[in-house]
Amino acid sequence: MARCGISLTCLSTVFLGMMLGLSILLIHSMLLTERQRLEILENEILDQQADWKAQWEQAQAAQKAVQDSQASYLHDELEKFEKQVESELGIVDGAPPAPVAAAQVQAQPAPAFVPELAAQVIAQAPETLAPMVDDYAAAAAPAPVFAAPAPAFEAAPAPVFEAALAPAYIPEAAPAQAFVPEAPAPAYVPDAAPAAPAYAPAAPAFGAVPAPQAALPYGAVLPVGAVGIGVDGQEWIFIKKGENLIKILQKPIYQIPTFDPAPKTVDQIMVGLHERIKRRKTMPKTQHLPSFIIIGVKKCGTSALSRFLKIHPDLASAGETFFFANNFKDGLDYYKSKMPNTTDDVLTYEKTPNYYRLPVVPDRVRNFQSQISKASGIKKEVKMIYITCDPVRRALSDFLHSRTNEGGSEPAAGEFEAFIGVRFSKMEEEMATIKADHGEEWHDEIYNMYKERRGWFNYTDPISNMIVNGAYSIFYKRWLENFDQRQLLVIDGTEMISNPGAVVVQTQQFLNIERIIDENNFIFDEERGFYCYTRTGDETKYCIKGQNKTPTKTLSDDMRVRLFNFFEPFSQRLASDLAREPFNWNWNPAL
Ligand SMILES: Nc1ncnc2c1ncn2[C@@H]1O[C@H](COP(=O)(O)OS(=O)(=O)O)[C@@H](OP(=O)(O)O)[C@H]1O
Repeated sequence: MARCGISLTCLSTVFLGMMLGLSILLIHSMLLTERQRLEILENEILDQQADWKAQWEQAQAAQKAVQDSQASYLHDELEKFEKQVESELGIVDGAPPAPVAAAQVQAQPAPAFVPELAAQVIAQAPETLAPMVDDYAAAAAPAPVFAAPAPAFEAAPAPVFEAALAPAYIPEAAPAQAFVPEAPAPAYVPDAAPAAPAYAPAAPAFGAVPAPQAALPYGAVLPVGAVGIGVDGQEWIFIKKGENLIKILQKPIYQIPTFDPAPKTVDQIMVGLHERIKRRKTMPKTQHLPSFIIIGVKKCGTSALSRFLKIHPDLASAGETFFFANNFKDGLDYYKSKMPNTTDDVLTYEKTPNYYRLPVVPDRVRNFQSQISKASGIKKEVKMIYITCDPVRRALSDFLHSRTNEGGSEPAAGEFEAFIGVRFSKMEEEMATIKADHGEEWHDEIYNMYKERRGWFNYTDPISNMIVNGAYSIFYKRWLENFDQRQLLVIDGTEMISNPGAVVVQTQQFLNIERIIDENNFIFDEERGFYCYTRTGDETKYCIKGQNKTPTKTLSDDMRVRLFNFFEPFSQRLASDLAREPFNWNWNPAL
């Protein structure tokens, strides 16, 4: 020992041993500190979540109380306002208006005339009221709104509904900050939430439940440095920081609300509408490129949704443009020329039901997004609405629609089965072969067929086309490759039939606009078999006028089951990609 004590080698060994021990201690303590830090962070997140949940529950209770008392009040208030507008226009209780002396008209201040409101009033009795209002416009002081042909008149909603749109919701209003595409989606950035302005009071009128689509799918990777929370179904929760999974919890956790939990009262809504009307009277109107697009699916209720949204004062529809499908090469000026004239604070949208399935369209929309971002110097995010529905019903509806649209009479029972029969049998066989050859990868193989426009997707065969259009997961994948999931809202179109109010509420939430239309605004029409729009507290129905009466749907049991089996794997795949419950698509015309 004594000799070892003086040996240099021994000294070095002892020293190195000590250093190693110290290093281990140091690393251990660093790891402990890091673990504590992560635990603190996680607890903070959980606390914050609990707070949000409590706020959300409070908001829900308050909202319910307000809603219970507001329906009739809202109706009265809106009627009062209508009367005020009518009196400004010289219209008394819907009776043909008394002639207005030119001198009197001249004397009136120009802003008293609101062309958009006038359009709504005219829509109720176009023949008697339009000439009078035209006279008034001609006699009025040269208010700028009349300098050019007032677009609001062209856009009068008469063709949309059998009756005029409810004046209550008419106008043309929208809070300037209603749509903030460039804002980061707060749902994905929980650690930024406590202080983020996105949570400051300013959001939708009624606290809304965060859409499940906004949740991150299991396995999502967040940008380095971000902390996120995702739900897979109802139970699996994970929290990630950068690339590192911190913890997987197995208890429900509430997603961060992206709304102001304080609900607005009817008075606040009314004041908001009045203010918008006034403000917009002084604002110039121009054409704006769309902020969101209804991309399909054909025959899943795209028209109904588009028309219901058109009632919202903060939205303006350009109808169907087919721009990204047919006219992309004509450029953005052409696209803009298809848009309605609106003030800056209104969101424009268009719907083209076949966008969803054309492989070139997502890429073009992304290109469009880059162009508008570049032009404005701000990162813009276009939003897309994808309405899916029972694919069996959809295929039949597509067939019936094309038949009656081609001027044919309503097809007899069995015609659909005969039309698709041979080709569909072949598709069933091909599907079985793909599954046998590719196993778990069957979806990828069909996706490749789609990207390369092979087989069912070469779009020269109308039968496979009609069927494969219901393979929604294939098309959705393409959109997801081009856009962040938060930019896409997937709606179950069968709900457009059973509960359109819920769908419109969900859509307003997705668009981050005030919740003005809800379940109270829909009333079932037995004869049509569809819900129609109605004003709050009113029984009048405003139904959607179809181009054709919906033909009767009949389908043999055998074909129904075969089609269901063909579509079901795609439907399940879509549900799993969206981290939601399976779709309840088991339509049966006999029930
Ligand atoms: N409220 C309401 N009123 C009328 N129609 C409604 C409504 N909600 C959903 N639907 C369903 O919409 C189907 C037509 O879908 P689209 O508008 O997407 O068709 S199209 O692609 O624009 O031709 C249409 O299909 P058919 O039933 O075959 O006519 C309806 O099922």
